[in-house]
Amino acid sequence: MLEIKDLHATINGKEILKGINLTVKAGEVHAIMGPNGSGKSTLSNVLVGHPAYEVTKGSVTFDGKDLLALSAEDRSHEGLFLSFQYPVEIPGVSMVNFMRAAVNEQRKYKGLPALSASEFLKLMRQKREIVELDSKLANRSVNEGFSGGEKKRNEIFQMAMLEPKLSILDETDSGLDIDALRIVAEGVNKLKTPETSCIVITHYQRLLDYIKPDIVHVLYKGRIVKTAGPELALELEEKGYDWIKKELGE
Ligand SMILES: Nc1ncnc2c1ncn2[C@@H]1O[C@H](COP(=O)(O)OP(=O)(O)OP(=O)(O)O)[C@@H](O)[C@H]1O
Repeated sequence: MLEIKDLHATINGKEILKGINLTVKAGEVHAIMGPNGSGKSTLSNVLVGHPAYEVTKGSVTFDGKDLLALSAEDRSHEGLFLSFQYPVEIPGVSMVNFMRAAVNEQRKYKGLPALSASEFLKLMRQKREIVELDSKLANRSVNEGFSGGEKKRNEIFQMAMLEPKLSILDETDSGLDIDALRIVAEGVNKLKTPETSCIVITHYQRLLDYIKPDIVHVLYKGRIVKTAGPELALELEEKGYDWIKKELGE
């Protein structure tokens, strides 16, 4: 599904990613943890094609294609989805128009006809239920005046609408209350199939109680310095990162 080899990336001339290697197979859930500023959001931004970042070395293959050669739009059309750590507000653009444009652009890319208004509204209703997104929110401008938790829930609603092959969830748990965390995580689980994969970036084990990872990685100073099973997240929760820094000789 995704193969990252020796990925280096800079922002404003500063190297943040210093040789990332990561393979995600279809059906797998990977968690990426790591101290603040280690490069987790940078990795997700580079993967989706954020223009502020420059890839200086390495390769990324997504579903057999050279991901780095694709525009940000085509990466999305190919089935890559990023749930943002800080979702932006788009005043004046209604959720309905925003999602209809996104869904129909994706269908066009796949050579499918646009959905009719009634088909689209039915799809919106179905998908809204997955994350229990209030219909009032779906009738407002994108994220405008949404609470922090509502924005995160809205991200997973968008994921449900676009049915990506690979979803990257960047700190989707931050800002969610306990019930919302469970609803959103269950939503992610409902969307999982043996053909889809997920990368969950989080600081906390509790999200991983709901979205069970197959593999847990620690990203530190722009490199993946440790990879293990779900028990690694529990160990990090208990002991923090100092032991890993010690293992690295710091
Ligand atoms: N525009 C920029 N110019 C210079 N440095 C930047 C810029 N944007 C990000 N960085 C730096 O890149 C590093 C990695 O940031 P990133 O957001 O990827 O970390 P993170 O692991 O996601 O952190 P957190 O857990 O706090 O969300 C940080 O040291 C950050 O200050």
